[in-house]
Amino acid sequence: MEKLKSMVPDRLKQIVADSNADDLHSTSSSLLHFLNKLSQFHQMIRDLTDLEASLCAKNKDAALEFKQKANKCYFNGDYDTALAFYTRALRIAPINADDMDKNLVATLYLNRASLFHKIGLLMECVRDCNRALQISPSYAKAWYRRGKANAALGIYKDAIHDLDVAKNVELSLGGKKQIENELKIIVDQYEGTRSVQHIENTVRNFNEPQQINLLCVTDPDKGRGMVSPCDIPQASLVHKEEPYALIILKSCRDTHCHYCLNELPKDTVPCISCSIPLYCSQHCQVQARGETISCYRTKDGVDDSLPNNLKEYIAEVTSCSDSDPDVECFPEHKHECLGVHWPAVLPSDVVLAGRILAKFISQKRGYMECNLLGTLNLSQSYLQISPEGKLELHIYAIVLLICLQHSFGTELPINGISLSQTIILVSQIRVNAMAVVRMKSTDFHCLPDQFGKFSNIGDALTCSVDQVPVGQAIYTAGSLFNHSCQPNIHAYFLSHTLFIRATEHVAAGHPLELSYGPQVGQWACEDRLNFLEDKYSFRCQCIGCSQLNLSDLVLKAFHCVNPNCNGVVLDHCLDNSELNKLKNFPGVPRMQVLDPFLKVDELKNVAHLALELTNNSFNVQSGSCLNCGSNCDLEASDKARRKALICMKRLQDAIVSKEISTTILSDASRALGVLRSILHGYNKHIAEAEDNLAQAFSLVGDFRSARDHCKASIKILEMLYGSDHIAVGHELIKLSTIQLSLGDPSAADTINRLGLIFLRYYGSHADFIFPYLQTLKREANNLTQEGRVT
Ligand SMILES: C[S@@+](CC[C@H](N)C(=O)[O-])C[C@H]1O[C@@H](n2cnc3c(N)ncnc32)[C@H](O)[C@@H]1O
Repeated sequence: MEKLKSMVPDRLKQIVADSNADDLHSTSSSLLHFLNKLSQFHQMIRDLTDLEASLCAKNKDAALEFKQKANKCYFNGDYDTALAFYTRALRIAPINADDMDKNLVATLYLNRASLFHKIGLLMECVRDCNRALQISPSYAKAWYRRGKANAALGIYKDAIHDLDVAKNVELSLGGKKQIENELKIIVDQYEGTRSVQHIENTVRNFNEPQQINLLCVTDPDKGRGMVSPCDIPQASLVHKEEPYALIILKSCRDTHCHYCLNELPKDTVPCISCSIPLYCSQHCQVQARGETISCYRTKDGVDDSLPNNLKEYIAEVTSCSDSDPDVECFPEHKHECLGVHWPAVLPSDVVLAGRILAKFISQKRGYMECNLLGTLNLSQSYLQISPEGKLELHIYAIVLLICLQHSFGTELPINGISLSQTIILVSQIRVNAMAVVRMKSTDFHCLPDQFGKFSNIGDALTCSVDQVPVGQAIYTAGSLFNHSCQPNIHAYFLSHTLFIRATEHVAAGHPLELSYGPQVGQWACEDRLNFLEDKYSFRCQCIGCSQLNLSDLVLKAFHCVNPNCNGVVLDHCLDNSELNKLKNFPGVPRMQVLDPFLKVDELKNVAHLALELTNNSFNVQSGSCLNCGSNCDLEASDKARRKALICMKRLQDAIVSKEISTTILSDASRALGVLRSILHGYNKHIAEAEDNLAQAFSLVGDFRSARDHCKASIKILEMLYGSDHIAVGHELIKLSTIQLSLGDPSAADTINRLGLIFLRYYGSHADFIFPYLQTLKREANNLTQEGRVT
């Protein structure tokens, strides 16, 4: 891309740089005309679309090689590597390639099933047997393996049927005899009445009704936005939507399902036509691709002479009723699996644009007649894009359309109209696409099982939860919600469904605004403004960025040098945003004492009242205390802060490597003392230092100190975010696990409190998204019971 950009003559670059949305027809045509003359451009297109050289074409020889390696590892007892090789082989094995006696894919599923059986993953084993049987219904070994796994699961009725079929379809006499012996043993064991189990991974249906019909209104500063015609109680579901189009992030291709974006199980299912996507189940495979593996059944049909009950059983096990009738089944990925690899190379917003275009064409609207942009009706900010960015957009649009033409031919013309629409579409995606996120709760292996205690308490503290982006999607109605750094709604995802919930009571007609990322309490105002301008090309006009609030004042502030004053001394970097906010206040202020023990709402009131009531004599500038006017030597304080933060960084590294020496710990404790003495009591650095020390003390087994530091960190977060904010909830998880480890009965209160916060943000889905909440509640309950007994 860089090379191509550099080859564009300056005159053409300038035309593109000066272009607005109405000129794109001619600028894109001129650029296409120029690029078409470049051999490098044609080489690049060939590389992106060449079937032979592509990364994602199926390859029988390579699959056989992986299969051999897998078999070798399996027999040597290296099961992890064997699993990885079987999965790689499955990913690239063409579905209709023969392998000795059966279809290669069916053989690979069976081999992987045997491996799962060996390592005790019985459900995975049965699911892989099902997949082998859907391709090859008379595959005796697959029936036999299924029967053994079902017997081990205690599903005897199915196990007997499985072995019965296996015996009937097995060709060799010796084999039949062996199966008959196994069957006898299982019949003896049979006591239950359980019948065919549908244990294919399925997507859970979250049917919480959405009761509110929102209205779209226009705001002079923010454009269109959403409001409710009626009051909305806290925690109500205000919006639910399936994506118009969605892609998985490149970093998650091997770890998350390419359709629902959930974490992949061990028995992943590959795409039938290409080697890129992995799915968590056949359900997702079908929804994404629109085909089932049973379309590729081998010709060796089921023996007609089998008894009817067995024929029915075979039909039941090998049927694919996986497609979800409630969800529109658009084969999202289909146009990408023709052996080309541009989707793996182009940036994700360009690939997402490709999916949207493909959806339009597949819906037979006829590209030329369709008003793609009008139908999506998304906002765009082409004018705000940098000259360099405009040139990139032009080139990407041209490359994307040429790549798509390999799948759609003349259905997708490449001309000024289609190019200008594609350029605007990508620019719309940049400001309207949502990052689909998942809660990362992998650390929770450290939580005790239902009978366990927090014996390894150091680990308990690693129970932190983070949001990780896994996909990018366009939600057409969802994109009408504006941003606020002090949001009143919260967005989250189950599978790829978007849910939006009110986190506070919202009055009728009041804007419903979510955070596009930054929030008050998390980042200083200036940083939030810069981020939103860089990423979404708008100057934030939310209440948090335009009106004074305590968090923004104190987040990066220094302590007043006067020991009797709790006033705020603003840092240099707050000059632009906070000083402007202060100066814009009518009747600039002498701020009253900011007592660190006041509640955050009271503090806000103090600040607001003080600003309105006092005279104009106050000198608002960085370095002088907003309360008493004393001057602070910012340079010296800044130097001391940097030194202390270097010590804290050492501690963080030690926490990651879990090697915490007493020197590092005592240096960090001293550094915290320095930070406390020079920074304002609610400065974010102190909260982070307290949190780091809590983790470190926990790792070395000093849980009392860990608890104190964790509580101190929570106290600051409450001031910065408000006491019911989800950021406080996440810190409460840590506190509760420390308290449980100490046998501290106040754990029950902490867990109740965090339960209420999670309910506010996730409603009825809280327990599903945070399954460990139940474990924590149970532990707290046990602790209370024990307390009563002793
Ligand atoms: C996802 S769209 C939201 C809907 C949009 N207002 C519309 O009319 O379609 C994002 C765009 O809305 C505007 N916007 C959203 N939040 C804003 C805010 N806090 N301040 C100013 N503009 C905002 C910006 O133009 C931004 O690029």
